[in-house]
Amino acid sequence: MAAGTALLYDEEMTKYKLLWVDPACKIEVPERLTVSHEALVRTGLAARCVSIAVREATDEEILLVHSEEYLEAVKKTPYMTLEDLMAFTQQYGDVYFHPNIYHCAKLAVGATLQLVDSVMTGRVRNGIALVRPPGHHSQKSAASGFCIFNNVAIGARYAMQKYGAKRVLIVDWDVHHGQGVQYCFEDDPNVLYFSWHRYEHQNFWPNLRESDYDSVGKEKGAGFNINVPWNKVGMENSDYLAVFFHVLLPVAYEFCPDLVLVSAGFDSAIGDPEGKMCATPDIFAHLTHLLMNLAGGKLCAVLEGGYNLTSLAQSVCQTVQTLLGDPAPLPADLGGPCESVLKSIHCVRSAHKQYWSCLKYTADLPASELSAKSLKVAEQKTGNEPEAQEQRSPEEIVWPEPPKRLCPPVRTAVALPEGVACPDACKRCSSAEAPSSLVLNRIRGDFFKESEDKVTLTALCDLIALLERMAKNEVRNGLALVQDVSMAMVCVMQHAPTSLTNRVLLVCVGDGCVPTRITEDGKTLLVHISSTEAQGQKSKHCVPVCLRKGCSDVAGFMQAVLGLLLPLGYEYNPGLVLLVRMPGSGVCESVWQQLAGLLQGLAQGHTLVLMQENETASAGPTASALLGSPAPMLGLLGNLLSEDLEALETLRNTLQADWKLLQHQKVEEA
Ligand SMILES: COCC(O)(O)CCCCCNCCCN
Ligand SMILES: [Zn+2]
Repeated sequence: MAAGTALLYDEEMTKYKLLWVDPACKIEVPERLTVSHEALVRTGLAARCVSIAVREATDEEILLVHSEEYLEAVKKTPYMTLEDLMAFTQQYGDVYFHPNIYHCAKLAVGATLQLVDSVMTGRVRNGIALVRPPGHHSQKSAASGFCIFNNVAIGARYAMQKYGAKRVLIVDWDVHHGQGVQYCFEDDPNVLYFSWHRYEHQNFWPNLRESDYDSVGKEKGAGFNINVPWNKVGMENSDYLAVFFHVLLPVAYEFCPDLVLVSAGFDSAIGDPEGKMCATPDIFAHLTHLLMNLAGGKLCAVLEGGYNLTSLAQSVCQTVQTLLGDPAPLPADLGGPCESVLKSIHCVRSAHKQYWSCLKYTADLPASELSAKSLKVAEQKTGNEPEAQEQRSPEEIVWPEPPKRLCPPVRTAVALPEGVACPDACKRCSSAEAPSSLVLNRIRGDFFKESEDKVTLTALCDLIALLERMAKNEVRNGLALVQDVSMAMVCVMQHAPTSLTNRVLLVCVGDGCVPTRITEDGKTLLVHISSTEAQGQKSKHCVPVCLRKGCSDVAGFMQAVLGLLLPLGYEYNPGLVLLVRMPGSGVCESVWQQLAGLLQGLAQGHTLVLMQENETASAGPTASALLGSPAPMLGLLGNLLSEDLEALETLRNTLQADWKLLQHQKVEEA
């Protein structure tokens, strides 16, 4: 299993800049690279990465995307006078040339390809290339938007040609539309391009009609181009996560890529003069985490934009720290997507429902939205005051430093019955440090009136001891094989430190009943995925999900996780995630590992897995997920059972009144 995070950076790429006056280009400065790299060095993150040398791309590699005449023309720029450079630049938009930019553009492509090499060969698991000039706007025969060669598009073609990658996912979280990437792959079903971007109904650069949600790809590529337009500024963390949960992740898992490339532009962060958004740098920790179980963890992030030097550096650090496997920060006080984003999500899902089975049950667009004209007029007429921040200059906008993300010394502790081997790299939590006799007596009092079952009592004490170490941040997460998961659940809720259990996300997988006193204590959000219709009452904090084929239904299970469990979990923001595998759940191992991986984005990674002690075969795979190994790829997901999908849709529509992050479409008012 590949491990390690690559970091590619070379100060040579800082050695070009704007040589004349051009207001459109002055934000693209060399300091963008130096502040990013210096922040990684200062925080100690750079030292934890595997430094990979950059190189120049060859002509052949550049020609994977660009035309010969364009390459030949760019080759002449190093020898041009200032006047010639300005004249040469005139033919393109919002970009500038410099005698050294061709050299740097070859290094940016070369760095990207070195990153792809190191990930595809397994030398590292994932990585980031800090490059300039950026790439996602450049086209076959044109420079555009500070871009000379399309780094990520060349990287995708290179991965398919050299390594036989079948399906490449490109996630472009830069605040601008990477039209260059869209043009490159719009007829290619092997490259799924996803981009969100400031659009404002075509009023924002590059002002293209084809950047809207209805550009879904062409011919064989139909369905493989996803555009999410931001028609307002001031988008927040909730907006970004809503798009991940209700658009990108369901489709990405259905696509099942061999490689994930991220066009990592950080002008979508707060303080950026281009984006004018309000999402905070720590959101990139979550966006990165949510992509890290795709493609067996093979993720290459390539820098695109980002012009506020403070939020850029913070966002780069948040991204790298997550690539390195550190716990994500708490997703603090999330709400739901704003009205404008709800429309965009609904429009995108509607445009793509014919291509992706996970979107099949998207409600039709309300009539009001169908006539886009009225939509535009409506939005412009209301012309809600541009976000307050627009009045302030980008420099005046302030936001809190991202919270420190401490890494507990022990990643995974296990409480196992005698005779069960401790999985590699895990730390056994023995009852030697048994909890205080007070707790011991309370447990005994709770569960063992008369016949004291020494073995079970010891096992429960191990469990509580593990949780006490988790509460002290000595341990990040844990696995316990117990005799009776229901008893263990109750014991955890009753006796674990309240710092963990004052808000517990309880995820139960498989048939079986969950002790009602757990769901009535008001400290728990229960999501129970099983094959049986809910007997108990559905409530805001008790969410039964029924899969007719049971938990062995990979496609249905993943859609329930991505489109329901995760949004609930992020909005609930628990202090502990209690993941319980009910006896005979039938859940398949790799789906179980995906779930255990994805849930670690919550509660600063404080996940406790409870399983029946006879499931020793699953102890290894579960431990590897808890240790941060990427879950195996699920393969092409089978067809989703319509009735399950419909039931899921109904459940979300019912719950969205209480859980705003479930919102994903305007359900026509009855
Ligand atoms: C891959 O390039 C990264 C990028 O997407 O950030 C480039 C943005 C070009 C923005 C061009 N208009 C600037 C207008 C100045 N007010
Ligand atoms: Zn950008």
